[in-house]
Amino acid sequence: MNPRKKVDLKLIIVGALGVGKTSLLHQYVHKTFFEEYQTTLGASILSKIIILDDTTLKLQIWDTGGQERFRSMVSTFYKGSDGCILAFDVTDPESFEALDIWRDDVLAKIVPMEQSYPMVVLGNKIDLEDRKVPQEVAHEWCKEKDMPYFEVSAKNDINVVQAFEVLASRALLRYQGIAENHLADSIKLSPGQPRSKCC
Ligand SMILES: Nc1nc2c(ncn2[C@@H]2O[C@H](COP(=O)(O)OP(=O)(O)OP(=O)(O)O)[C@@H](O)[C@H]2O)c(=O)[nH]1
Ligand SMILES: [Mg+2]
Repeated sequence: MNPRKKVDLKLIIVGALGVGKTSLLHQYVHKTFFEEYQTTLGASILSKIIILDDTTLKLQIWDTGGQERFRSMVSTFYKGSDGCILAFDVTDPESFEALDIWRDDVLAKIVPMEQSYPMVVLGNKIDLEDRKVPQEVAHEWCKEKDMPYFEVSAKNDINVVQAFEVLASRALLRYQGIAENHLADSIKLSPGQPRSKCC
């Protein structure tokens, strides 16, 4: 029997105040949605186990509060993450415009700063009538930055699973690439040259 491989991945979700980060996470992990707004103080973590191909993934997803006063504190949680969701609210143009800053902030904390760090963008609350960020504008911005874009609703559970799982599969690919590089490096470092015998 070939037991499945197990991989732990740390994912983070960031974005402006009230865009629906916590709601997206609760919809994904618990299949629940709450109308009342309770801002996230600092950060909290939810876990979910999923199976992708022949791998069991334990996702540890860090939900961060969008309040300015937590900004420098939550940015310390970005370190060591394997992927990131950038979230905005399609009815709130400022939350879309802020994505550049959120993205730069996350990339600055990823060591080494790399192009292949997986990020996906979620335009949330598409169930609401008063959309202000056109789909094409968001799409174009994501295309420029080479990030997948999903139009989602935490309330009506639209595209939520798809978005998280595209991020998880990209994070897994990157993780496997890093693991292979480590293996190749350790093979190079292991005794390639015959050692001179002593005594
Ligand atoms: N109509 C609608 N409302 C939503 C949706 N997602 C979230 N909300 C509402 O938006 C409000 C804010 O949602 P949260 O998930 O707390 O937002 P957040 O990004 O975690 O906010 P902070 O933790 O303060 O940064 C709540 O009242 C939610 O019920 C959605 O898809 N559609
Ligand atoms: Mg929150």
